[in-house]
Amino acid sequence: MCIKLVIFILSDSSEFRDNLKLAYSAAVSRRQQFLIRCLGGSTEKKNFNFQSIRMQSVMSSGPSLEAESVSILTSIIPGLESTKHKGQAGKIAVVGGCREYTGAPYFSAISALKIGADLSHVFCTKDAAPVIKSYSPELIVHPILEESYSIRDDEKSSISAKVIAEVEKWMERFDCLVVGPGLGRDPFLLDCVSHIMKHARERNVPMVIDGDGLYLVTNCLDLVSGYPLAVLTPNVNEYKRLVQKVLSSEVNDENGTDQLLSLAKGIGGVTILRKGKSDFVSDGKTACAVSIYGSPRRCGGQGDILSGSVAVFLSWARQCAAKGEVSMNPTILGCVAGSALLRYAASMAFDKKKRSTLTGDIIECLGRSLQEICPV
Ligand SMILES: NC(=O)C1=CN([C@@H]2O[C@H](COP(=O)(O)OP(=O)(O)OC[C@H]3O[C@@H](n4cnc5c(N)ncnc54)[C@H](O)[C@@H]3O)[C@@H](O)[C@H]2O)[C@@H](O)CC1
Ligand SMILES: Nc1ncnc2c1ncn2[C@@H]1O[C@H](COP(=O)(O)OP(=O)(O)OP(=O)(O)O)[C@@H](O)[C@H]1O
Ligand SMILES: [Mg+2]
Repeated sequence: MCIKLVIFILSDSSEFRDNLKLAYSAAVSRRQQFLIRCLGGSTEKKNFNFQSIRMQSVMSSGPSLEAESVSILTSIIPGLESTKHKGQAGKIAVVGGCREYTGAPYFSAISALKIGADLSHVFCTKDAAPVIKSYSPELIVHPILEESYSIRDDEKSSISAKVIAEVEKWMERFDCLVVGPGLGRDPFLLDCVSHIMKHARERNVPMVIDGDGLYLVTNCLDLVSGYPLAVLTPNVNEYKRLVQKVLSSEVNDENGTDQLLSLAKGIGGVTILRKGKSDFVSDGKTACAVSIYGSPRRCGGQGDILSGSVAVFLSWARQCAAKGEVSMNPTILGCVAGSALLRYAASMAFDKKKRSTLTGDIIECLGRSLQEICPV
């Protein structure tokens, strides 16, 4: 991998790039451009982010992730070996999907499968389940959650116990939960989900918290506080709410790295992936950035792809850590790999679809992106 990276540093000259265009196929060329971007070099496509340099310079022990996101991806992706059985490449569960939102849990769960997980479950409301099932027969959909409107007050405690028992049955089988995509904000439903999170935590199941899961967690920080296997993936609004709640201040981009470090530390060492023009990742001890150029389209659902991706990569990184193959915090590795892959796939989809690029188009590019980054 080191040799390849050196080659691509050299390739950051226009003369060399011209030669590359002649010499390589479109797929190989795309991969090189990706690597150049990862190394902080410029390509005709744009877009070097200076903030990421600043961030790297203030990191004490963190790696230069702009240069290493590709090697992180390739080092944690497991081989496809004939000796393996179903499940070993990962079993992911998404807790989300309600009357309003059926796309978000689907995007998250299907992305996990397309990246290479073996099984992907969705725990959603009864209304959402047939819709999500109809998007894909690949997903295992559990129609178990309930919203207040569909139940009577006197049923609440028995239904709550049933929901928790049902999820608990499956819990040990999961390598990671994604909590929140399209979950909605119904108080009864969120209360059930907070119990599910407590059970996951007791069993040391990692959790990626996104969307309405972040709304829940921001209002009840104890759910994740001090849990090192929790990853929060806030967008701009979700981040603002977290900063206000935890640090009692406003978002300060002048000092963004320090604030992110303080936030992660303030929640007891959870890992935070702050999404935006660059994705910034911190576990309270170290901080890093992924600034690979993605796509200028901001269609809804890209964060959902990211949550499913981080869940898979985090599971794989934990497997590598258990074998002593990596030394960095697996939650950080999972975030960096998920962010890098999403951005690469978004860029590929945008090349093809331009203004009409939608989340489904990006999902369709996940497989080819992986193939170009880490061929099988
Ligand atoms: N197809 C679907 O089912 C989708 C459902 N989603 C779900 O929708 C629920 C709410 O998520 P939201 O992301 O809307 O919640 P937010 O609290 O982030 O957004 C609320 C409002 O802020 C605006 N906003 C979002 N990003 C912004 C930005 N970068 N700058 C300025 N304003 C911004 C949005 O347009 C929205 O009006 C979640 O459960 C989420 O998972 C989203 O994931 C998108 C796709
Ligand atoms: N301004 C930007 N420039 C480049 N990439 C961006 C920008 N904003 C977001 N992204 C990318 O899009 C991904 C999703 O971030 P976004 O802020 O859209 O999440 P979200 O609002 O939670 O999405 P969703 O609609 O799925 O809920 C991030 O990982 C990031 O890589
Ligand atoms: Mg979101």
